[in-house]
Amino acid sequence: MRKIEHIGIAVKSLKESNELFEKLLGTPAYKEEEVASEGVKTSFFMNGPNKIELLEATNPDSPIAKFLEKKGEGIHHIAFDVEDIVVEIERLKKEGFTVLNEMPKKGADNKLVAFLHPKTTNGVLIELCQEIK
Ligand SMILES: CC[C@@H](C(=O)O)C(=O)SCCNC(=O)CCNC(=O)[C@H](O)C(C)(C)COP(=O)(O)OP(=O)(O)OC[C@H]1O[C@@H](n2cnc3c(N)ncnc32)[C@H](O)[C@@H]1OP(=O)(O)O
Ligand SMILES: [Co+2]
Repeated sequence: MRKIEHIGIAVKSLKESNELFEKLLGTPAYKEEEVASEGVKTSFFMNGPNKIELLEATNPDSPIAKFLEKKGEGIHHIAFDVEDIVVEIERLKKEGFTVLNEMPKKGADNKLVAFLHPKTTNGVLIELCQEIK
């Protein structure tokens, strides 16, 4: 785990939250991207060296739709940058964490991603991200 890659925030409306975060941070989203496999539309903001990902659900089965229903808007996950996601998945499995997808999948912003179940990480959904080179 090299650094926090981004913080994911579940929002009801990407349009409204883009406006809010643009006002908050004083800079617009640098990118919007839909990831159909996750049922999300995302936008990304930089704040100094830090990245924020806003996520809106695109269908009722999306993890974001379920999260909004249960918990409402707010921090949904913390993503960590890793050099080799396959090595990191194996290391974390040996440490006893539950990896939700052992096969890394294509995420947003040019990343391969994998998730750890929040039940094994003190109630916080953890994402691993490896940049696709
Ligand atoms: C855009 C792509 C990518 C990127 O490049 O950055 C993303 O960020 S995609 C983000 C969206 N995708 C995911 O979240 C994928 C991983 N998540 C999952 O597989 C599921 O959401 C889950 C974590 C396995 C939960 O799914 P499920 O069991 O079907 O949902 P429930 O609603 O029944 O929840 C069970 C249990 O887990 C708690 N929960 C759910 N989500 C979170 C969360 N984000 N943080 C903390 N806890 C969470 C939920 O509250 C339930 O708890 P109990 O009620 O106590 O049982
Ligand atoms: Co994410």
